[in-house]
Amino acid sequence: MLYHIRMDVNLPPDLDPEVRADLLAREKEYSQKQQREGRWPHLWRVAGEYANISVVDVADHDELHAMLSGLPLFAYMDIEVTPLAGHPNKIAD
Ligand SMILES: O=C(O)CC1=CCC(=O)O1
Repeated sequence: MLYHIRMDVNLPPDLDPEVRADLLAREKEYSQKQQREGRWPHLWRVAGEYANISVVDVADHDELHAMLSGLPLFAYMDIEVTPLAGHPNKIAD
């Protein structure tokens, strides 16, 4: 199943720099593993914002929740999920 996801990152400005650097390094490692394994085919920065637009490809809502809640930045993000269904007018790939 495909999901369109928007993640807005809200790191506290006074967060300890070492904690911040560790979080960001672990976020990168985690998301790149998901990408390499085919679950995260699109990851885009929203221009001018500390936010991303993603498309993820997972089996179901439970796998989606496990994937999102495993993000090291999960506690610091507002996440909006839109499930995607096939469009009848889409031409075949
Ligand atoms: O958009 C961000 O910086 C947060 C994030 C989610 C996955 C990732 O690699 O970074």
